[in-house]
Amino acid sequence: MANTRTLEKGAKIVLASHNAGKLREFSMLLAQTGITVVSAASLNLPEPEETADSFEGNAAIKALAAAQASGLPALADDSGFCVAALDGQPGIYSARWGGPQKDMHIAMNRVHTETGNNPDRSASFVAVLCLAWPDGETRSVRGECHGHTIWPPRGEHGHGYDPMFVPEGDTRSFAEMPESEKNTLSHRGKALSLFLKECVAG
Ligand SMILES: O=P(O)(O)OP(=O)(O)OP(=O)(O)OC[C@H]1O[C@@H](n2cnc3c(O)ncnc32)[C@H](O)[C@@H]1O
Ligand SMILES: [Mg+2]
Repeated sequence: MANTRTLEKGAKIVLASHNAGKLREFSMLLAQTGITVVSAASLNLPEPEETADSFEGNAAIKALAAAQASGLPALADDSGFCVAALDGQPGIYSARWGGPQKDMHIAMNRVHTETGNNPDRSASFVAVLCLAWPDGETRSVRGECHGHTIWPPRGEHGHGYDPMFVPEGDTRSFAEMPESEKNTLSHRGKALSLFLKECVAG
C-alpha cells in the first residue's frame, strides 16, 4: 500500500550521518525549510555497519538505527561515486575505498589507477535519502548527478571525490565551486528537493 506519512514543517529530525561534508551540505540545504536538525554524533549514536548490497538498503539501515535509538524521525544518506569504466565501482563501497581512515586521497588514487587508459571518463554521483520513523516505517528518494572524471584532482572545496568530478554542463570540478553552487547541481541537492516535495507536509 502507498505510504503517505509526511513530516510536519517544524519537525525535529536526526541527521543520521557521521560525514562532516554531508552534514555541512544538509545544514545549508535545510536552512530555509523550518526543519530542525540534530546530528547523530551530538546524540552519541553509534555508526551502524552498512551490510546491505544497495544504496537504498544501507540508507534504511542507518535511518532505522538512528530513529530507533533516538525516538525521533531520522534522515540518512547513503551515497557514492559510480565510474563507468569500473562497471559502476566504487558505488556503495565509495567510503570503504578510502581504507579504515576513509582517506579520500587514497580512494581517488585507486579510481584513477584502476581506470588506467580507458577513454570512457563518464561517472555519476548517487545519493539515496531514507527517512525512518521510530516505529520502523521508511521512505526513500534518490538523486543522481552525471558528469566525468578528471586527473589530477582540482579544487579545495567540498569533500570526498569532489576534486576529481566535473558535472555535465560545467568545466569546473565540484571542489572548484562554492558548496552553495554544488548543492544546486548535486545528487544530494536533487534528492533533498524530492524529499521536501514528497515527505514534508505542504
Ligand atoms: O555513512 P555516513 O555516516 O553518512 O558517512 P560516510 O562517509 O560513510 O558515507 P557513505 O557510507 O554514504 O559513503 C559515501 C562515500 O561517497 C563519497 N561521497 C558521497 N557524496 C559525495 C559528494 O557529494 N562529493 C564527494 N564524495 C561524495 C563520500 O566521500 C563517501 O566516501
Ligand atoms: Mg558510511
